[in-house]
Amino acid sequence: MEESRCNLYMHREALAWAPKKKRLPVTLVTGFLGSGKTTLLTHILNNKENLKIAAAVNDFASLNIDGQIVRGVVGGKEGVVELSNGCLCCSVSGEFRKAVWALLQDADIGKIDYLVVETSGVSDPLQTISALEEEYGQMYRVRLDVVVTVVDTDYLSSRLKDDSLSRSVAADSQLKCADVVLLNKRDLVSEEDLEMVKSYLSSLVPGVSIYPCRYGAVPLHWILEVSEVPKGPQLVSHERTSSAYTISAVGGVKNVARKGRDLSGHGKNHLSADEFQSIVFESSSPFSLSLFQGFLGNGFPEGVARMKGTVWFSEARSCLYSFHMSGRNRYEITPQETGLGGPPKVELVAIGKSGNMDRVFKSLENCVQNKQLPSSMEEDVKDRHKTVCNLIKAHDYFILEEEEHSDISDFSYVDFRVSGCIDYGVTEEEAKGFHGINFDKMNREVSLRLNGSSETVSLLPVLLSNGTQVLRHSVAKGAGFEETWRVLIPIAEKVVSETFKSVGVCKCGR
Ligand SMILES: Nc1nc2c(ncn2[C@@H]2O[C@H](COP(=O)(O)OP(=O)(O)OP(=O)(O)O)[C@@H](O)[C@H]2O)c(=O)[nH]1
Repeated sequence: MEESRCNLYMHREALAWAPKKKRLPVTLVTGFLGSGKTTLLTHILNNKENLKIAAAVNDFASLNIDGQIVRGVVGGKEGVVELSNGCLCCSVSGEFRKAVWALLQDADIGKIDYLVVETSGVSDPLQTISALEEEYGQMYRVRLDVVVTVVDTDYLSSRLKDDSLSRSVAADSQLKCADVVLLNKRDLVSEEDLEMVKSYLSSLVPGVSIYPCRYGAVPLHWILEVSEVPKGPQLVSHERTSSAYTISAVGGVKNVARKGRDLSGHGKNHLSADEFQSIVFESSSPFSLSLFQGFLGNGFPEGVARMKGTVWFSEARSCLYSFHMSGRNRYEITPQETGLGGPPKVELVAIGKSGNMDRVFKSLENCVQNKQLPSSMEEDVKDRHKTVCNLIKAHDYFILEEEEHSDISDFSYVDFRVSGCIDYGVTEEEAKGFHGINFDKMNREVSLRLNGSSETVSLLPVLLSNGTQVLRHSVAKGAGFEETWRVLIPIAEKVVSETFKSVGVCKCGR
């Protein structure tokens, strides 16, 4: 005890005499599971201009999906620290200190000048904030400038109206620690709900800066302690200046309100209070699309707060998909741009209430395609295929994309796309040529909105070998085509009318 005190004393003395080095500014990004923290970090890294930003990414699960995404954005491991399998505030706090210490050495040689730390969605940020504000040890040259809390505005507004939606100890603390709150997913809420959330937050966290946004797209000087360098007069030069931002020399402007807030009583036992647990599911065999669509539909298990990772389907073997479930059971299924790098696989993290997660693992195991269709079922499958095709053909908005069916597995799904041309009285060539309609983009938008509709239905966007963007759905009983179809019609109509704005009046008079 005496010896450690003496060391601390000597350490402080050494610091007092050492030449002053620059302190590394830090923004801490926190927010509940799936609120959009990694999306914000991606936005920061894609728009950092002259700033040399390092990112530390904490994931509660042993597989760091967010770290993988961020590495993809920066094109490697340089400047990315991954802290997995626990919370920054608890089990990985030692690792975090070491990582920050190593980054300080990089800062000294000018390799980085700002650090953005993303906590896991179940972290209570208070202990991390205290660590980043320590004035001794491995953190003494760090300067915590801003705590940004990202909020899933859709989920919070629903929770404020519906007590049965779960409330988390960590999420409450994340809000109370904030200097800046980003009301993300602005696109999913009405003006009234947005105002309700704003007034709730203003009374919960007085003085906090609140900014609504979509996909974390905010100017960096709102969330980092930087100023924009005024651009030169447009008429003289339209070239970009080499510096877009300057880093504040002293910091401390954006966290004034937080510093005056009483944060005592937070940061304790948040994991046992919230009872969260994570599982990692991996498979080198693909999922069956019908079983996965069934799982997302009727079979989606209770108590899952978040799922994310990579999925791969036997009905679309040439592509890997990123999968997210966040907020009020909103899904995102998007093709991965990098394509099939290594051997294809399914790799998913699920986070939810402890007690439920074994069942989730079992359900995912059941989605793996490991059985051949018995030949006695072949006629049934062909009948279902025909029924679903007739449903699609009967609707003017859609075009069935029938490919050659070489074996029975090709009858297990349908490919179709939204067109809308018949209603607007134009051919696809006219729509493309004269009106600039991009059908592929329109169909991707339809799948994005349907999957994100919180209606537990799903469509797989598939790019056919002839370059046509289609929507794929299983026809198997239990995969829920009829339910998807019901949700799809109004979404398709809306997207078509938005896309065809320039074409003029629809034949139906709308
Ligand atoms: N509709 C909509 N979706 C969004 C928005 N921002 C993010 N998302 C989606 O929300 C899901 C979760 O986003 P992430 O950025 O991974 O969330 P996160 O907070 O990092 O998640 P965890 O680290 O697991 O807690 C993804 O499917 C995003 O594409 C938004 O503004 N609007």
